Amino acid sequence: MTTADHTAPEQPTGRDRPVTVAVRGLTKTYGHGAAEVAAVREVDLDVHAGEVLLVMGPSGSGKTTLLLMLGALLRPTAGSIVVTGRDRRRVEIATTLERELPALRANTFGFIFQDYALLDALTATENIAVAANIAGIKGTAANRRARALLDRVGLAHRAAARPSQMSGGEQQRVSVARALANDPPVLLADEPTANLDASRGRDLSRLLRQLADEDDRSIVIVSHDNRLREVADRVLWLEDGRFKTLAGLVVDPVCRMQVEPTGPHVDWEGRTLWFCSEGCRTEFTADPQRFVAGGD
Ligand SMILES: Nc1ncnc2c1ncn2[C@@H]1O[C@H](COP(=O)(O)OP(=O)(O)OP(=O)(O)O)[C@@H](O)[C@H]1O
Repeated sequence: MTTADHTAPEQPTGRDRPVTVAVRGLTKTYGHGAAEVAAVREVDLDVHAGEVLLVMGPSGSGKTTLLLMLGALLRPTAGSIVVTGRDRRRVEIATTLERELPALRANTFGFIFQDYALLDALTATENIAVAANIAGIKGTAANRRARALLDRVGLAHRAAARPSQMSGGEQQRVSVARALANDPPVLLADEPTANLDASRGRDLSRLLRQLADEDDRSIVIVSHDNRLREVADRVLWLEDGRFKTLAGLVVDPVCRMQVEPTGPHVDWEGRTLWFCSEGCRTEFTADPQRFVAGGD
């Protein structure tokens, strides 16, 4: 496989928009001495307005660590992250004082999590209104905004439902609406489709694409889910805390992850199929037709 240095490989995005997030030399090291783990290593990255960027990579490659640093939820060990707000003001996150971080997050980022992270004591509207309150929108204006956002994600009719009364797809749409409460220039999503079935996962992917297009919002998604490729302008592959080029990678037919053609494999009907792990290989050999016929 072709390996690159720590710089995100430049792939054409078809977009010539301003840079919203500029990352340089971003590094995160956990622990010390023998327990030291270099989770993200000197990463450079530009994310453009209106761009959907998908970061993929094996488990433990640093995806969540990168996303947490981008969203000012985790301090980098080194490097810089400059975010341009809706008012065109540029803020360096890595050096922002701790006491200023909550306001920075509230004005700049919307977060979408794999497990939705909704409060079950509250209705869909109230979950979003609370986020609007944090962003400085109070009283009836917060409720109005919440209802408008529910409408936007196609859930106006579920305004009074609690999360436990909703499907996973509906809950994730509420969490997307909540992430929009502060009208952030940047949405950050950690495995947003992981708990959704195929069709709901696709619906959510398309919704994210639409939100990037209509509002000129930057969306950074970290995921293992190949369905998200359909809506991404760029796909970057993170491995051992660094971006690598995708050239030379192949798709594991079981988990659909991109893998190097160097590990577990089988020869099947005249071709070699590669897997991310022995587990995927075993699953494949037990029932090859299940994976080769009708795959995504
Ligand atoms: N709080 C922590 N303390 C120590 N090591 C950590 C911590 N968080 C993550 N790591 C380590 O940093 C590396 C990157 O972890 P990270 O969670 O960012 O990877 P990931 O690509 O998101 O993995 P996954 O796809 O499994 O979620 C891993 O080796 C992990 O064990």
